[in-house]
Amino acid sequence: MATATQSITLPYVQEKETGESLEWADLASLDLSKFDQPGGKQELAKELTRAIGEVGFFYVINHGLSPEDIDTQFAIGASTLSLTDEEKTPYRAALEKGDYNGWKPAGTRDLIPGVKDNFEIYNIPKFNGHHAERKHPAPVTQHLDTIEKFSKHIHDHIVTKLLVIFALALELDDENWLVNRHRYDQESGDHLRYMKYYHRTPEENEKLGGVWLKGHSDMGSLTLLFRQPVAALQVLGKDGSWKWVRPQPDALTVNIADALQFLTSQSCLLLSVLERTLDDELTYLKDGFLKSSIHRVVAPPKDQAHIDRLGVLYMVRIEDDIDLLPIQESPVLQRLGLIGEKVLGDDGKPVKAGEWVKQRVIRNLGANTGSGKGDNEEAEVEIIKGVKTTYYN
Ligand SMILES: O=C(O)CCC(=O)C(=O)O
Ligand SMILES: [Fe+2]
Repeated sequence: MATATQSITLPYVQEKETGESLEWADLASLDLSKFDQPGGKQELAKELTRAIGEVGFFYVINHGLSPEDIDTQFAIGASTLSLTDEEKTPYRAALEKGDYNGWKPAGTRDLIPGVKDNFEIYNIPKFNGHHAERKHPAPVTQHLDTIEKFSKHIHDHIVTKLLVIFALALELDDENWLVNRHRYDQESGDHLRYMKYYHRTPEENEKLGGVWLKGHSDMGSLTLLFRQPVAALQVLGKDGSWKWVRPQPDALTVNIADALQFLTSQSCLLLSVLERTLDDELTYLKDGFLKSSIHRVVAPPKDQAHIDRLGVLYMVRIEDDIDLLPIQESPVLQRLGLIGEKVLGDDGKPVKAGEWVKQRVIRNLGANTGSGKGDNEEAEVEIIKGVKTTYYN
């Protein structure tokens, strides 16, 4: 049994991939080794533009993190989450106040009446000096330097490049437009996440229709998923069908999240996502140039059904103080007619990135809203100032 003084076990042994043939999503791969070559980032921007026309998920290869770097994070995550609930309780996240850093226990939410969620999380905020006082359980404290190095590599060498590629895809004169709004030393909800889904009984899976985390969009700018051999993640395609996201051992899986959609769409998230499944190219474009991808987590295939599924993720968030309004300077958005109307809340003011994240944490991760329904039965939830978010079956 784990104890508070336990360290980590290396090498970390990853689960075996599924042998079942599933309907996998066909996703583009961006090769970051091209970034510094002449014309490389422009080429990547073209590839990204093609990729996002399909679905808001893509792979990133040659990201500069070795399999050992990533496995070390899995090992720290495994040790942290296998501490007893009693040991983790002092680090519980203040979800009810909209703070997502620290520990989210499993079972904080009803999925349907009588069946609770089965995932727990440990979130570690970015190392920008604002969170230096935060206490962590032993496996995190003992490896904090390694975690800091990992987090900073992600920001400096992966996120920064991706944000330049996005700015070029938006044809912005200033290729650092997005980088300058995602500064590491500023306040934003960027964090590294260890996440574990406990396997469920066939009876529970049947009650839930196999859905462990209902179709949703993420709150920030981008979500990075590290090596995940256990199939369970699915993405909603333009045609309204769910496809499995194939775990790639050497690639990061990246998805676009709410803030980038707010910055590149005319209509607010609710209006836009309702149209999401219409097979109409124009509607799809109006929906936003960058679409916050809709994805869900379902019970893994039979040969992986017994596994407690551990994940390592990095959530990229725009600075808290940024207004979530379409980027006026983008020629692409101008051509697509996506900058005309500003999305304002009920009070006539734009929604700020930090408020959006905070209210989504309170409403989506704190206690259930009190409608008496479980998360799997909610179709939409108002987040802030009349702006809502939608959930998908
Ligand atoms: O576990 C996964 O693969 C995805 C998790 C997810 O969608 C989330 O935490 O928002
Ligand atoms: Fe998600």
